[in-house]
Amino acid sequence: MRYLTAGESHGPQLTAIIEGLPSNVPISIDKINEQLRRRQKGHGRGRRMQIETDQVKIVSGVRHGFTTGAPVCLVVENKDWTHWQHIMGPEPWDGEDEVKRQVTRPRPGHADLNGALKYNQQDMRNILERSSARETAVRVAVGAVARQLLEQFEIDLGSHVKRIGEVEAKEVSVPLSELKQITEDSPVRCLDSEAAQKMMDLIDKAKEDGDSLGGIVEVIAEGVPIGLGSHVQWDRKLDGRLAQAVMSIQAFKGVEIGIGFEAAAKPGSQVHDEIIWTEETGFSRRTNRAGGLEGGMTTGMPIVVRGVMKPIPTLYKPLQSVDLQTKEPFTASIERSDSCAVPAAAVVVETVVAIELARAMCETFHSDNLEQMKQSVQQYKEYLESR
Ligand SMILES: Cc1cc2nc3c(=O)[nH]c(=O)nc-3n(C[C@H](O)[C@H](O)[C@H](O)COP(=O)(O)O)c2cc1C
Ligand SMILES: C=C(O[C@@H]1CC(C(=O)O)=C[C@@H](OP(=O)(O)O)[C@H]1O)C(=O)O
Repeated sequence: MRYLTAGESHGPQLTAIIEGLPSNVPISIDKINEQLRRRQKGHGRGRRMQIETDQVKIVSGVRHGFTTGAPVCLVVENKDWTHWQHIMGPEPWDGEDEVKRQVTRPRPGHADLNGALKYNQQDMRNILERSSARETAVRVAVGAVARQLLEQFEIDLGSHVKRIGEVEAKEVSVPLSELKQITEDSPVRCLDSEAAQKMMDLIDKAKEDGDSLGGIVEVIAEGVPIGLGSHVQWDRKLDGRLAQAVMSIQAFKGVEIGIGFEAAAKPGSQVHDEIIWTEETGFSRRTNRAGGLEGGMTTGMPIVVRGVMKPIPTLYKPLQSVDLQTKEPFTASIERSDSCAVPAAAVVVETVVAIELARAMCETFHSDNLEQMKQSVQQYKEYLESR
C-alpha cells in the first residue's frame, strides 16, 4: 500500500491516491469526515479554520461502501479557493500588479527561501502553497481509510498532547478508550486538566505577543500483532519507517519510540523489557519501555511514538529576514497563521502511524482481498499460539 498527495493550500482542492488496499474493506465517509473534523480543532488555530469545513469526496476505488482493490482517490476541497482563484489559477497572469503581489520576504523556519532558490522561483508563493500544512488535511483522509482497515483487525489508536511550550502534562496512565474520551473533550488534547488550562493560557499569551509555540504529542496504538516490520533490511525496519513518517509532518523535528531519549541516561537493566510467557497470553513483556518495537519489528505490546513539533514559523511579530529580490533586510512577510497547532498535529501523528501500520499489515499478510487477509492473520495468530 502506498499513497501520494497533491494540491496547494489555496488551490481548488487537495487530492490523494492510495494504491494497494485490499478489496472488500468497508469504508464509511462519515468516519473519514470525523477525522477531518478532529484535525481542524484545537486551541491556537488561526482564522483559516473558520473558513474551512473539511469534507472528503471519494472519487474512485470505493463502490457501494467497499473498496474494490482499485486505487482510491480522495479529494478535500479548499473553501478558501474562492478568495484566491485569481492568484492561484493555472491560466497566465493577466494583472498589471504582478510584481506587487509576489511574496519576496522569506519567513525564517518555513520552506520559503530554500524552496525559492532550489526551484528558481521569484515568487515564494510557488513554494509556500505546497509546503503548507494544509496538505495534512488530505493525509488525514488517507489515514482515516487506513484506520478502517486496521479496525478490521481490532487495531486502535489514540493520541494526547504531552507538552506545549514550557507546560508539561503530568504522567497519566489510562486505557486507550478513556484516553480518547478525555482528549476529545480537551481543547488542547491533554490528559492532565490542570496542565491543559496552563497550555491554553500560554497559547493565548503567545498569540497576544505575536509569537508561536510548539510541543510534544504521543500516539499509542493497541492490538498490533507481533512481527510487523523486519530486522533484515534498513528500509523494512518499522521503527525507522515510523520515524520517517512522523518527521515528514510539517514542523516535526524529533521522534521518540518508547522511553526514547531517556534511555541514554539509564543502565540496560532499567531500559529493556523482561520477557514472560503464560498459557493464556503466550510471549509477552513485563514492561513496555521499548514502545512496542525491537529489532525493527513489533513486539505485540502497544506502539508508543512521540513527536516534537517546533513553534509555528509565521510570527505576527516577525523575525528579521532579507528580501529575495532587493537583498535588503526586512522583517519577514506575515501570512495569516496559527499560533499553536500542536493539538491538531496530534491527529496528524495518529494518521501517519495508522498509515504505516496499515502498510505493514498489507505487506505481512495476504492483502488482495479482506477475506483472505483475515484468514492469513487468523492462521498467523494460531501459529503464534502454538509456539
Ligand atoms: C497542523 C499544522 C498547522 C500548521 N500551521 C502553520 C501556520 O499556520 N503557519 C506556519 O507558518 N506554519 C504552520 N505549520 C508549520 C509549517 O507548515 C512548517 O513549519 C513548514 O512547512 C516548514 O517545514 P518544517 O518546519 O518541517 O521544516 C503547521 C504545521 C502543522 C502540522
Ligand atoms: C490551512 C491549514 O493550515 C495552514 C498551514 C499553514 C502553513 O504554513 O503550514 C499556514 C496557514 O494557512 P493560511 O495562510 O491559509 O491561514 C494554516 O492555516 C490547515 O491546517 O488546514
